[in-house]
Amino acid sequence: MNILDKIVIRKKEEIADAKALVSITDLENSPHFKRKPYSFKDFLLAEDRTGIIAEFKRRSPSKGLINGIADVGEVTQAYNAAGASALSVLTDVDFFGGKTDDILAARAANNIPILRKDFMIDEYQILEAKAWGADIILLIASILTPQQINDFGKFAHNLGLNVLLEVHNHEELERSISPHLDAIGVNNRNLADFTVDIQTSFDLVNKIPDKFLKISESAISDPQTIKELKAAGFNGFLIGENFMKTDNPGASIKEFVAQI
Ligand SMILES: O=C(O)c1ccccc1NCC(=O)[C@H](O)[C@H](O)COP(=O)(O)O
Repeated sequence: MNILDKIVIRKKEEIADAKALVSITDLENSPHFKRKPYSFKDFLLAEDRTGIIAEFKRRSPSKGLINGIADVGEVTQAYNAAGASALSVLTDVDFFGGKTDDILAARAANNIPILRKDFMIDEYQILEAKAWGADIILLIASILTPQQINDFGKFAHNLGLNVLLEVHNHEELERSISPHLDAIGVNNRNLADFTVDIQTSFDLVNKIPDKFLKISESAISDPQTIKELKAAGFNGFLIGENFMKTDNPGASIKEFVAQI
């Protein structure tokens, strides 16, 4: 059993617990639920933004503890001020040390798109994302069927949310394309064995239909890599650990952005 299998098993338990505690009506009555989500595309392509989707990530299965002291409001505001096009906030508790309050705090402090970064396997989580103030949801091809990707994408679009599909290889890309997607992310990290290779992005970029925003995800630590990914056709760059592993993630992104 790999880490994704373990995460999905735990996620099913978490969702059952959440459903018992918070009804769909309660989620729909959240003040954030009425808000029109920000357009991922507008912020990703804006001239005064960098294309960086800056992630708040306390820990991960591959790296263990990354940052146990950072404040989510402070860090995400600094990411925003440095020109991030969007924020990614992990809400998985057991494997990434995230929590619902993190996304609520990021929403309260920022007026740019926020990705609810989690392992989405149930429509209920999409309703949670909207209720917590997210603008974008992530659908990971390796844990979903093509039918689920289409149905969850449609469900999210009907709520006005933006949809980011994550793939790691050509086979996942081919089987997962749906009209209910806005962006396709190539994860440079193999989530089954944690190996990372930026070449994965370069290999897949031209296979992604041009109507989708193209995002390169994970293991980006050098401003030069951003220049090369942009030249190859990517619009967005999801970066977590490179900023979060420092004492001051806000200063770290500022220094990084000055070099791209
Ligand atoms: O990061 C992990 O160890 C991980 C393990 C299992 C499933 C997902 C995982 N990460 C999620 C991500 O995709 C990254 O948090 C995101 O792309 C940022 O990556 P990085 O810049 O390398 O922190």
